[in-house]
Parts: sequence; C-alpha cells; structure tokens
Amino acid sequence: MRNRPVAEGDVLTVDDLKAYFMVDGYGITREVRAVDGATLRVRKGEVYGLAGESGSGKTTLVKAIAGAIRPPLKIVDGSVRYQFGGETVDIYDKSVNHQSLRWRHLSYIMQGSMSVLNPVRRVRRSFLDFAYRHMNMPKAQFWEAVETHLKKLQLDPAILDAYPHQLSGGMRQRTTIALATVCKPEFIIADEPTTALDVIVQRDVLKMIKEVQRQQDSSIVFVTHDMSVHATIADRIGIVYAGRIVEEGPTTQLFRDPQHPYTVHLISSLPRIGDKSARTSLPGRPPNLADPPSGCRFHPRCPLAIDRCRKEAPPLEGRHGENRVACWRAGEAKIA
Ligand SMILES: Nc1ncnc2c1ncn2[C@@H]1O[C@H](COP(=O)(O)OP(=O)(O)OP(=O)(O)O)[C@@H](O)[C@H]1O
Repeated sequence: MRNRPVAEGDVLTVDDLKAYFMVDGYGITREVRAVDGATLRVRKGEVYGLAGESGSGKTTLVKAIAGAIRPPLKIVDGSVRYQFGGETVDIYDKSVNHQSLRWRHLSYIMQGSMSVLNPVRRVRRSFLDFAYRHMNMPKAQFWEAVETHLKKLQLDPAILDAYPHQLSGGMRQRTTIALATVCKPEFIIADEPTTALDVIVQRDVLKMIKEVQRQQDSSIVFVTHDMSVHATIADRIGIVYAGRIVEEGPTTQLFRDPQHPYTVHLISSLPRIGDKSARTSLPGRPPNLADPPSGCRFHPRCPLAIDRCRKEAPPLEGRHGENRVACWRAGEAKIA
C-alpha cells in the first residue's frame, strides 16, 4: 500500500483503494473487482462529482470511502484518510470508532436513503433517533437547533410533525438531507440523491445541497450517472469506468476539453438545446468485473483502441492544468 502525504487543504485522501466483492459459488470464491486502484483527493469546501454508467463502481467506491463495508465486500488494499478537526483519521485503522465519526464529521446519504425516515413515525422521531445523541446538548436546545437548520434550508419546521408518506418525494429527499446535515458534518457523501426525482424537484434538491455546502463549508462527494447534474453542482469530476477513475478534472475544463474517449462519449450523449440530431450511444456495456478485460478496461468499446491498449493498463497521469487521464490516446477523441 502506498500512502502519500496528506496535502494541505485536502479533507479526503484516497490512495490506491481496492474493494472487491468476494462471491462464493460452486465451492470457489470469485473476486468482483468493483473498485480497483482508486486514487483521489477532495479539498475543503469542494464538491467532487463521481460519474459513470450504471455498474461502473461508483456506489462501491463511496461505500469504501465512507467505511461502510459489509461482506461480501472487502477492502483488499489502499487507504482512506480524512482530516477532521486538524487530525488525520484513517478510516480503516482498527482503533477508529465509526459511530463517533458518523453524523458529526462524516455523513453518508446512501442511494434510496429516503428510507432512513421511519415510515410509521413522525419525522421528528427520526431526528431524535439519529441526530440527538451526536449533538451533545439539552433537548430543548436540540429542537431549537433543528428548527433553525430547517429554516436556513427553507424547510418549514412543521414537517417535523408529518409522517414521511405525507411528504412529496422531493420534500422527503430534502428532509433526509436536512437530517444528514443537522450535525454540520465536515464531509458529506451523497449517492444519487436526485435520481428518482423529476427535473424541477431535482433542481430544488441540488439548490439545497449547494446551500448546505455554502453555509457549512463542508466538502461533498456527489455521485450521479447524470452528467448534466454534475455540470450544475460539481467543482471537479472523476469519471469512473470498470472500477477505475479514467479521467478527473475541474468541471469546466472536463466539459470543454475532455481527454478520455469515454468522457467524450458521456458528454457527447448529453441532449443539447436546438440540436435535433440523434445522440449516438456507445455500443456494448461495461465489462464483467469478475473477469475484466486486459490492459485498458475500456478498450473493447473504444473507437480509438490500438494494440497497446489491449496489453497495458494506462496510468492516471496529469495531462494539462489539473486534469488527470488514464488513456494511451488521450486528447484524440472529439465531442460529436
Ligand atoms: N453484492 C454484490 N455482489 C457481487 N457484485 C456486486 C455486488 N454489488 C455490486 N456488485 C458489482 O460491482 C460492480 C460495481 O457496482 P456499483 O453498484 O458500485 O456500480 P454503480 O456505478 O454504482 O452502479 P449503479 O449506478 O447502478 O448503482 C458491478 O459490476 C456490480 O455488478
């Protein structure tokens, strides 16, 4: 395992992280290499977006970053380190108490997380169950802090007395985000928080996440397959393909000048106002991660693949500015 020094201003430092599903069948164990050597940093106050098709490994990567690992998922190598209150916390150090990190320092809004709101209890009860013990204050003061937080996020404190089923999908998601951020965590991980919502409601939820980030100066890792959402919210984006980050860069640079053919494809497939021509889709699907392709994992689908791509995996390297890309033919593909 290679641990690079934590750079100043970085809140999250992930080095060469490998997280595999160990799947048993017919007496043999197969490794599904869902995260296979991820290296990234997230700075204080930054929104870092993770993009990529379904099955590329985004959820597994954020689970590994959050320390939310359950069998059959296993950390095979690498490290995940946070800077919390001036201290370095290695999330896989056995002495680290995850319970004490959760909510106060690190909040993880999982895919489908609206279900954290207990369906048979009023919303108030979920705040009490999850947040109260992390806030270290008398109850009256706690409820005051909850109401202030809700108001700051333009939510009516009356939602505390509602049952989850009485709220619309958008309100439920906004309530879940308010719950996840009431303890003012330094780091927030949000996995597809807007995917099930229609576009208008999606916009409100994104606005709210930005507002939380601005008020609390927290860092966010935001997962979605939807590049147009990344364009709205992310400061930097990491493109994930088959368990690896294949390109990373500041959002404007990545959209203006993508270097990896896969990033070029993701951007080219976005609908554009006034353009009635059909968007081309990339043939094929992401590979089976129990038996990934040799060399560059994208080579079977890549229109630019050469022999070297089939044999050698390209490293993720600085290209220009802050951009990093893992491709032997970086910069050659053009947006359609
Ligand atoms: N419990 C599991 N056992 C075995 N393999 C799994 C398990 N969960 C996920 N995988 C595999 O791990 C890989 C990465 O899945 P992951 O859910 O992280 O991708 P994703 O990019 O988040 O996709 P989605 O957006 O659909 O959630 C996929 O190949 C998937 O089939």
